[in-house]
Amino acid sequence: MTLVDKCKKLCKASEILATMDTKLKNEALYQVGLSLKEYKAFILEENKKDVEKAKKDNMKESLIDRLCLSEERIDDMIEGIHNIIELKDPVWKSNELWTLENGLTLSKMTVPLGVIGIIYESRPNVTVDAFSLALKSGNCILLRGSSSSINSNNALVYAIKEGLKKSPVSENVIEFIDDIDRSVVKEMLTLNEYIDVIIPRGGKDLIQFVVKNATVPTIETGVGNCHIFVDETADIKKSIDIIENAKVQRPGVCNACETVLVHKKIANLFLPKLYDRLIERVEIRGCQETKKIIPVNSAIEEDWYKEYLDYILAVKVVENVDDAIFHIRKYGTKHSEAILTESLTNANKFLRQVDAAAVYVNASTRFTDGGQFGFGAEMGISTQKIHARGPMGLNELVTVKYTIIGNGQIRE
Ligand SMILES: NC(=O)C1=CN([C@@H]2O[C@H](COP(=O)(O)OP(=O)(O)OC[C@H]3O[C@@H](n4cnc5c(N)ncnc54)[C@H](OP(=O)(O)O)[C@@H]3O)[C@@H](O)[C@H]2O)C=CC1
Ligand SMILES: N[C@@H](CCC(=O)OP(=O)(O)O)C(=O)O
Repeated sequence: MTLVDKCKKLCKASEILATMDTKLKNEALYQVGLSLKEYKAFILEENKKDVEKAKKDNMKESLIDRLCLSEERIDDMIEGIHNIIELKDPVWKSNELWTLENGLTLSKMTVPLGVIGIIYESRPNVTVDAFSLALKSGNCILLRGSSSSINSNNALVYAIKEGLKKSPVSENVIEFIDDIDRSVVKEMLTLNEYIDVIIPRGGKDLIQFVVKNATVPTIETGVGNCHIFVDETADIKKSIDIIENAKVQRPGVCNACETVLVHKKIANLFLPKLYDRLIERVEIRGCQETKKIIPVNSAIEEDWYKEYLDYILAVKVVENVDDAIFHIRKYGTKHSEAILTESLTNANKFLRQVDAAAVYVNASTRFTDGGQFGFGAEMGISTQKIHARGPMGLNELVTVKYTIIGNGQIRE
């Protein structure tokens, strides 16, 4: 089937899905959950093929981890679906209703976007997350996952469609691009007649390619060069635990910490402890001041810009909170930033002055995630400054429609 044929099917299905009852959409999600359970062994088998190929192609360990599925990870996807079932339907809601002097009653209602296209990284859970969020928000979805997860995604889409066949929702609400040639991505970007919004979820090259070539409106996700600033009043034990989590728990993801900034007044006490905790697992690259305190490799200017997605951490000693904010402004990607402090004044300053989608006080940047925020899953993490910023859940997948009820009014 051609891409345009797939899109035509989605458009047709979206006319029905857009106004479907919540109960029916939830029933469909439930059936998809059951189907994923039923096809678990098949999905794992197909995933194994992708992982073996990735190993042969020398994919980085942290990225293989992102691609790998396990029984537990499939259970997590199913749990995500159940969480989405429990969430409020975002469609046909209004917080704004008003009446004009001429008697016209206006309301701003939420409606689905229509057909959403998503291009995403080698992370098979996105297939299920994106589909589930789209369905609950009344949207059809066109999926283009990475070529390196083609077998996993094909299997997941098969299981989703089998689930839909047993439900009140058409299996045509989801289509998958199984052609791994990147030229199809380019074609997708100009199908304005069929696709309402495209979400590119991935690295800088993908985003630039999409922004340059798309005529369909897009919501960009973004790279995460995330920082943690250890203030002079930081609780040392808490700080070491947080940094370890933000760096090591899953280093291949966009919300992992890449640079730690340390207040000069706490550096002598703090850095040796950080070193002891991380050095067996993490390569530390430090500024000149850091190197006077702990025996690490040198960080060069380039390091401050790097999103390593690996067991590497850059460390810099800074003058104070203002200096930390200055550094983040210069090198950050406006994704997730954290301050570790016991000072309310500095916490407030950081929260107000750091320009990012998610700004934390005394917590790990790893929480920037739709599931963790209570959205069930996420469509991606927007680093744009449009209505959708940060993890995109159900409420970010609707637009609005004004309804105007009159009784014969005409404009003079
Ligand atoms: N903010 C967020 O929500 C997220 C951010 N990210 C960021 O993404 C990066 C990691 O993703 P990465 O593994 O590099 O994924 P990529 O950006 O390499 O790939 C993502 C998808 O885009 C496709 N693609 C990439 N470049 C092009 C291009 N020039 N033309 C057409 N298609 C293209 C890929 O296809 P194929 O693989 O088949 O070539 C894949 O399907 C990190 O920087 C991370 O921070 C990742 C996920 C979420
Ligand atoms: N929100 C996700 C991370 C976002 C994401 O998918 O990023 P990436 O692993 O870079 O593809 C999580 O916390 O696992």
